[in-house]
Amino acid sequence: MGSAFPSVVPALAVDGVGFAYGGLPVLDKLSFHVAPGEAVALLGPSGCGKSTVLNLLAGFIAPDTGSVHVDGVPVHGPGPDRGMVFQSYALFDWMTVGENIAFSLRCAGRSRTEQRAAARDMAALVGLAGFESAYPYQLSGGMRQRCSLARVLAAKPRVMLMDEPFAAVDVQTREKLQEEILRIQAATGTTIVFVTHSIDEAVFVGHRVLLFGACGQAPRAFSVDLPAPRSQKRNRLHPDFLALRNQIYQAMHEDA
Ligand SMILES: Nc1ncnc2c1ncn2[C@@H]1O[C@H](COP(=O)(O)OP(=O)(O)OP(=O)(O)O)[C@@H](O)[C@H]1O
Repeated sequence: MGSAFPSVVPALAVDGVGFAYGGLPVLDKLSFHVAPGEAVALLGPSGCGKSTVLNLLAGFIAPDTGSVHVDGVPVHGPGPDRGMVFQSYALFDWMTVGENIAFSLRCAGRSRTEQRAAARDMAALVGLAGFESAYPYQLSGGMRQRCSLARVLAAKPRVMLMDEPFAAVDVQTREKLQEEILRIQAATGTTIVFVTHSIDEAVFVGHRVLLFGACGQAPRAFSVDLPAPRSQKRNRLHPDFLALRNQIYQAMHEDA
């Protein structure tokens, strides 16, 4: 799937997955693959199971039926190959930006020099250079989310699982962060699965959009063929962007 990506062992493979919370079925025979370095946006109405899919990929929950693989290896729980970015910033308030970013290296017993180098490099990558000694309360919402991103990136995950990561920031910051995530992805080659309620965000960030409908229905896939590198200025009003946005909008409302 995803024509821009050659067919290799998928970074993520969801095959025939069924999942229910107690008696409530949420996913039924769900299958999709994500290629290495691909960004896939999961879009759909509240309660259709998007976060559940992320939690299955993260290994926080296990499927009732079917399987989930990362790089061809079955998922049996969380692992350092997958990093999760949440809507809430999930930073340690008592640690500096640098300490937050380097937390995974500290847990892994890496030297202070390595921790400092990772903090410096990742802070620079997300546009927080010079803020390594600041505390989270001294940052804006957008900066805190950059710090969360840097903390996940410092662990060098193969896959980033992002659950509405920019929902809590203002529109301008959100658009900037969308560009940032694409820039970071191009620099690191990280595979991304990104949950959002926004069609524009899904089309701007995703190489592919999976549109979920009612619980248990197979999602519809839309390829996004926008010229790279994408930028808000160039792409937002591009006829291809608007056409795809309208196509997904209509599909969403056919389902409703
Ligand atoms: N821990 C849980 N226990 C029981 N039911 C749950 C649990 N988590 C989610 N659900 C239910 O599973 C369904 C799918 O939830 P999920 O959070 O995956 O949807 P979503 O598409 O991510 O929704 P939203 O866009 O609102 O975040 C919903 O009906 C929800 O109420």
